[in-house]
Amino acid sequence: MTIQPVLELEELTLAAPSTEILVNSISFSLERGESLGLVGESGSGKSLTLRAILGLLPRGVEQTGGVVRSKVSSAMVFQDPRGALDPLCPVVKQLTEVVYYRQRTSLKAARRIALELLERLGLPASLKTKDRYPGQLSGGQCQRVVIALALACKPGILLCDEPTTALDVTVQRQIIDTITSLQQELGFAMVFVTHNLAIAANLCSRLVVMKQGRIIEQGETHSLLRHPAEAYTQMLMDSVLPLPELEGGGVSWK
Ligand SMILES: Nc1ncnc2c1ncn2[C@@H]1O[C@H](COP(=O)(O)OP(=O)(O)OP(=O)(O)O)[C@@H](O)[C@H]1O
Repeated sequence: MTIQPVLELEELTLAAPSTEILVNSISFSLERGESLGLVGESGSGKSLTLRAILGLLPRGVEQTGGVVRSKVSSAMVFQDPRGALDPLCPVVKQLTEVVYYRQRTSLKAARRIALELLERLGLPASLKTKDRYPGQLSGGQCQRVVIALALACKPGILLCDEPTTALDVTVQRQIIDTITSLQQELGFAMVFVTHNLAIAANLCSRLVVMKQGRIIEQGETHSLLRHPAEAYTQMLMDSVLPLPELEGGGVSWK
């Protein structure tokens, strides 16, 4: 029996109206429950690729070729957690509204589900009795709320756009551990964008390496890191500090 991917990109090409090609004929697929890391230097086209999957290209960018096929819904966790939240609405209220509209429950049930989600994501229990505005939470707590908002949509694919870049290293690890355990529990597939190969190696079973809008190599994480075919991949590997606590040890390449 062949496994059907939940997402397929076939020769996807994105361009600005000036006909400048920003993402050039890229192809990859994602299987149910799989984690794929999209890595590459700044400006290589990672975020635009995620946005094309979500169907939400920024103004001034259009799909000029190829196709994105998806069998399940996607939700995105953005890089800047504060920017992704409404600063004028308390967080439990924000999450309750998303659950109410996306899961079509009663308001009372939506609030219960929202509070359960926030608890699962490690937010303080005091939110049950006293809701708080995003400005009253730390950056790490805001990012956990943003992940809860994405998961409230019950996505088949979670798209993560450098979700830990704005956070300090300890909080980065906590958020990554949280995402990993939620993925095991809920079974969503994930595309994780980062310029940090160590984070991608820790999280993802497969990597796609991008440079200047093109995929230059892709493959199973361990073998790609052991035998990178491209000097550019080696350069990305050399530019990150080894993380000795990486699980399994097999992804330590130094
Ligand atoms: N709205 C836009 N209009 C025109 N060009 C854009 C637009 N958004 C992004 N680009 C260009 O597309 C290219 C790819 O951008 P993208 O944001 O996907 O890169 P990235 O790999 O995610 O980089 P980073 O890691 O810095 O976020 C860049 O050259 C960028 O300048």
